[in-house]
Amino acid sequence: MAFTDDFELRRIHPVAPGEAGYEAAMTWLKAVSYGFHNPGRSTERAAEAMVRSIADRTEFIGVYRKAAQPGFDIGWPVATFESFRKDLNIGSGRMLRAELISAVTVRSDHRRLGILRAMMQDDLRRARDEGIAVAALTVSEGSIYRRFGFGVATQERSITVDSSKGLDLVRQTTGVVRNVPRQDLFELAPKIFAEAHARQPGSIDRTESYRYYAAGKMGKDGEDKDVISAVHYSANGVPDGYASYKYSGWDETPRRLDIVDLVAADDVAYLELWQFLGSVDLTTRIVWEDAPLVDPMQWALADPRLVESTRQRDMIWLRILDVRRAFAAREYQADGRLVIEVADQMGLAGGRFELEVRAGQANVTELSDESGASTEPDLSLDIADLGSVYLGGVLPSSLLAAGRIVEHRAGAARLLQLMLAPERAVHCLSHF
Ligand SMILES: CC(=O)SCCNC(=O)CCNC(=O)[C@H](O)C(C)(C)COP(=O)(O)OP(=O)(O)OC[C@H]1O[C@@H](n2cnc3c(N)ncnc32)[C@H](O)[C@@H]1OP(=O)(O)O
Repeated sequence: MAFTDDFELRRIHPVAPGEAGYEAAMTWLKAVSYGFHNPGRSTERAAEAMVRSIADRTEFIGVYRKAAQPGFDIGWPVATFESFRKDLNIGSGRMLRAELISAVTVRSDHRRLGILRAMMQDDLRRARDEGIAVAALTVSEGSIYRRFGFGVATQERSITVDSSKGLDLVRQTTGVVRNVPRQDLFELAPKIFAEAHARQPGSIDRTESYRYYAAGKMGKDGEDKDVISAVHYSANGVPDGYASYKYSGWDETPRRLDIVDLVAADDVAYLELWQFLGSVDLTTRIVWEDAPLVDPMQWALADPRLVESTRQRDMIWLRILDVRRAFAAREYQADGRLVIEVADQMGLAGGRFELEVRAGQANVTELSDESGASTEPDLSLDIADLGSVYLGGVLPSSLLAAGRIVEHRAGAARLLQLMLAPERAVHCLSHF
């Protein structure tokens, strides 16, 4: 059974109640939960998700059966996929619009018919044709998305910090942290995040859902009354960081603070928030599931072994859709010239490219078949690996050692590495 014979792909827009298409969009939202093996999403929760999707300008993509079948509701999509566009910080404060993909599900009774491939092909091609130079996603399984040209570009880890004796950090305290009503973060969190996003290479602008998490509005039944919030104020009294967290409960051993969200507009606010979390009574551990791999907090501690790293994993997978645009947009830390041969199984962005960097700015030229043939490449790699090294979070030397980058001129991978070096450790603060 081929995808094209039996199914059709439709794009649906999230809309407000009463508007045309509301029922179809609600059904789509419930189908996403069903696809993630959670069939019980209530109408109320789906309606809340709709409000957030409207704010994020998300497009819902559904695959539907063309003909009715016994025991099957033809109004239900057999597969879901969503995409929306937000800015990716590509270093030096520069932003690049990215196609973000999420909510990918194919019903268990329709799997391995090429439905994911059809949705992915349609969306990536459309984004590329509309001038979007990169796409990004986070994955449920590591073995699926490389075939579509995505490579791991940022990583994260879970940490458990031993706060039984407080946290002894190098910095002198200059600001102050105050507990605030969690609802205050609904307005404040996006403002502080915007500042953090502007200075963090690898950061992707956040979906609406984060302000709901930070303000304790994403509990199973709506409100999450266990969320406790604190805001950092600078020496001038300006709010420049926040932490939302939950208490594990008296019966847990050891008693923990579980971080829901932690964002700071600058390094001082970040460290002082940690110092505050470490000072909270009746707790001896702080757990953060979404911690950066390279964390200034750990370097600021008198004893770095207080941080136990429990799970390191891939986070953002990046897919270059337009090599010329993506590489012209970046700033570079070293000058030089490289000819790069890029393979792309999907036929979206491959080719031979000349990257010439002077004074940190690149001139990127796609070499035509005629001119390319006479210009030998310095490096060859797959589009997925180009996505991995693009932000500077994965070193070309690692991919050279892994056999994923092939060097035709000695030192070419090292030059690419110097060119792409980020100004601070690459990290993405936002899942989607
Ligand atoms: C970005 C996100 O949203 S991540 C969340 C992903 N969703 C889930 O994990 C929910 C549960 N799983 C599913 O819904 C489905 O099984 C999906 C979406 C993972 C795959 O959908 P399908 O329609 O079965 O995939 P499709 O038939 O198009 O397969 C495309 C290719 O991926 C491969 N593939 C699909 N699923 C997997 C897998 N779990 N592991 C390894 N390879 C896979 C197929 O073999 C095929 O390879 P090929 O084209 O190179 O021969």
